Amino acid sequence: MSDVPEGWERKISRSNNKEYYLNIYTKESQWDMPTAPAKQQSATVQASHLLVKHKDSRRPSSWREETITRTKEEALKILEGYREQIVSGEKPFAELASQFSDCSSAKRGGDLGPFGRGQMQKPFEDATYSLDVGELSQIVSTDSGVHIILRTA
Ligand SMILES: Cn1nc(-c2ccccc2)cc1C(=O)N[C@H](Cc1nc2ccccc2[nH]1)C(=O)O
Repeated sequence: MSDVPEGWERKISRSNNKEYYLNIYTKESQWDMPTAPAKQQSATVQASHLLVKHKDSRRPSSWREETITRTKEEALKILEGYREQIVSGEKPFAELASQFSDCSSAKRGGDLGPFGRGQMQKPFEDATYSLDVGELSQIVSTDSGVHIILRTA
């Protein structure tokens, strides 16, 4: 049986008994036989966020509030309060995000799913890629408003 390139493991899928290949570094899997050594860094990251919009946001409206009039300064104060509640362990991230985030991802506790470079606004992307998995960002500002980001993968 032909060997697999460095960093890959051949597995058998329990659902259809077919061979698949697992990247032992990133735990990502694929059906196709790899033709190169496994990448040691995943191309995508996953994160949840809590967004507080303000009157100068690109779209000053959300599922929570039809017309958002708070100033950026007020949004920052509000978000600092949420961040303190999370850091102190008083409230879980997902609870505050689902209740208060002005992003439609609030419905999933703020989870945005996996994304790669070039998909999100640059300040958000750079902040997420610089976090370790499980780390909570400082406040990040984008055209959408002000965010705190929890990297989850
Ligand atoms: C990028 N994105 N993903 C979702 C999403 C993901 C999963 C489930 C539901 C919605 C919503 C959005 C989105 O752009 N939402 C915007 C707000 C917003 N602006 C962002 C900028 C960067 C990252 C996330 C952001 N979310 C909105 O609702 O006005």
